[in-house]
Amino acid sequence: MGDEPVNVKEYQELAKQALPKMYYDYFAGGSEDQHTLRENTEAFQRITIRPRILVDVSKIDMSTTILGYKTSAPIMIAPTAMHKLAHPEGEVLTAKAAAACNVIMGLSFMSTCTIEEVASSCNAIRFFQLYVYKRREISALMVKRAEMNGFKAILLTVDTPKLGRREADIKNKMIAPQLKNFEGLVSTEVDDASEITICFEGSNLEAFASRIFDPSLSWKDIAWLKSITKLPVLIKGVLTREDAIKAMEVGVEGIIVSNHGARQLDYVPATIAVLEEVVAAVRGRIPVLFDGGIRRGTDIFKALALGANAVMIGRPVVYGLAAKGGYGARRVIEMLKDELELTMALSGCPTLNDITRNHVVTQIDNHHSRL
Ligand SMILES: Cc1cc2nc3c(=O)[nH]c(=O)nc-3n(C[C@H](O)[C@H](O)[C@H](O)COP(=O)(O)O)c2cc1C
Ligand SMILES: CC(C)CC(=O)C(=O)O
Repeated sequence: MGDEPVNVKEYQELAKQALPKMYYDYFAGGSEDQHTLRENTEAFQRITIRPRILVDVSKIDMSTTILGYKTSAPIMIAPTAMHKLAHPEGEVLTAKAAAACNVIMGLSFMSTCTIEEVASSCNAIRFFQLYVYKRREISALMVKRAEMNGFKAILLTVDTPKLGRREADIKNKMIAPQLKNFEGLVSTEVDDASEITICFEGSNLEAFASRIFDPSLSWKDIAWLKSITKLPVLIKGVLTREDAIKAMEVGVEGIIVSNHGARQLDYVPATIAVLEEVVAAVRGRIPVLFDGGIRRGTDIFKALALGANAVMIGRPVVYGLAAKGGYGARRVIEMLKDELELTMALSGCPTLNDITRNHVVTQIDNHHSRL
């Protein structure tokens, strides 16, 4: 048991050893200079915690609800694509890990297991992430399939009109497998030589996205999406107060502060640096979820203190899956839960409601206190 990883970073190391370089780089990488990728984790390190003492912390309660669904902790699995590149059983194992931990799973539109396979594998509560294709009827069909298979919400990703420039994938000539959800509808492989020539400089994924994704998607299309589903719609990829306000105006049921794990536009701020701006604009009217750079329970605590209702975890779950299959995915979530529980105990917060803005100090606070 000596080699049992004790934190997310060690799972990442194991994943790196376990995976072919092309796949590890795809999972771990960000776009262009990877400035935002570094910032997503480093910005957490610049926030400190103000613990309160002599509070009875003999019982810690991390349980909460997200859109009314019970969860053991304010932690969700973020939708990440193509889990079979991490483990042969793919998203089915991830869903089982979510069920075992009693947390909600976000399933990527670009999953390698089908919607039906994931739904029938276990009783995890699942939300479905949506990309909008130029052929809208394909996206509409996936929404229907998700709805029929008991998914509880749609997470509409809005930061990807085109794929960010991921230079490792370009160098590795990253290849995506055919995705079973789209069999007979869309080829997810680069399927003719002319396309390879046209997209010679890009990765296969970039070629795919530019052929298939609809870059004309805009605010007016939220009404279209709401007209084809009864499920609540959350917008994933909000980074400004302006867009948070617009999102509420068009009637979405929730906002996800996300920069896509720093894989889209480089030089956007770390998500933890803009969370408060969005939370202030939303003023509690709809839930605000958060993702990007969470590697420790203390990071989750900081996001909650700055106003997130819950957080989503992306890469760490994939690292767990790649390193040790379903057990690894489960352990990653459990470790983060355990770390959050300990953080709450050591900072005098027996419940999530006890975590307040006064429990953290950000760089902005430091700046103001010097004035
Ligand atoms: C390998 C990988 C694949 C991803 N695929 C998707 C996807 O298919 N749809 C989506 O909305 N977001 C996708 N994301 C973004 C995640 O949902 C999430 O925003 C991000 O991973 C959070 O940052 P973290 O990895 O630092 O936790 C992906 C991220 C990674 C790392
Ligand atoms: C296949 C990609 C479009 C999935 C994705 O969102 C990502 O790799 O970040």
